[in-house]
Amino acid sequence: MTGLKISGLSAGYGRRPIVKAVSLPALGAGQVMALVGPNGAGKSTLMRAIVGLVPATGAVEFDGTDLLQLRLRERARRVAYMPQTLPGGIGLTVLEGVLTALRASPDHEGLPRSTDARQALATLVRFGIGHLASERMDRLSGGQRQLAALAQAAVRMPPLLLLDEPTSALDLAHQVQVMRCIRSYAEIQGAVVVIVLHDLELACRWADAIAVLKDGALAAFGSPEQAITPDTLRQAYGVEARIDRDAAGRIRVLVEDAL
Ligand SMILES: Nc1ncnc2c1ncn2[C@@H]1O[C@H](COP(=O)(O)OP(=O)(O)OP(=O)(O)O)[C@@H](O)[C@H]1O
Repeated sequence: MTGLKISGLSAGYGRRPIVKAVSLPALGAGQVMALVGPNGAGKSTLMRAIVGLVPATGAVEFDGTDLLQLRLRERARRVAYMPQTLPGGIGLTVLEGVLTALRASPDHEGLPRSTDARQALATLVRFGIGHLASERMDRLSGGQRQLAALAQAAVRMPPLLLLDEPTSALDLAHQVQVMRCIRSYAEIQGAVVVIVLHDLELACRWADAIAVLKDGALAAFGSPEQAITPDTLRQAYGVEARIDRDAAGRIRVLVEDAL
């Protein structure tokens, strides 16, 4: 099988289970899945489990290999993860930070290549921050730092890219730009991208599939139309909501009230 398939994934901290036997149908190469759900549902924990930062059981098959059975170094060849909480930044420039991420990847084997700087700069340009190449990471705004972190995760072009709330600090134009970049990244690289989002309209507009997590379990999964329904929103978020479409046919989520 090519792509990502999660079966019975459970993970937690110490004895406390957080992610509870989550199974997701296969996502094919080139697909983007949004992972949504209320605060504390376990979205970040699920991502951390896939990359090996939290102990996990079950199976996370990617291109036919169970990632959970791989050593971390082997896992890191296939998957890159952008965490929700970004490091404060050190005295590196944005370009140096992205270069460092590229050279730290297992595929790179620590041997700088003459094309590295070009690859790093191209990634910055792709995410619209080429002009920040020589800015210091620790002097960036919150949104700029988020874009730089995204470039750090994407620079080595992993076939599986996990992004934890990459748009939470971005203005409206950058949100759209980043989602467009992520879509084209998935399509051009034939990669699978999993992206945690709180903005359900953004998720509906840009994702092929949406998984809704509630209390560590899967509350809904499917196309945006299938996954984001008044019932799901009531069950997962405890809100009454209407789902409409605007003139362009995009899904609009109108929250009436909290239950
Ligand atoms: N390092 C940790 N040690 C112990 N418990 C943790 C740790 N990190 C998260 N948790 C707990 O796991 C649960 C799920 O947290 P997680 O960050 O996975 O949720 P989330 O769905 O990503 O939430 P949010 O939307 O608020 O970012 C929460 O109850 C949280 O308190």
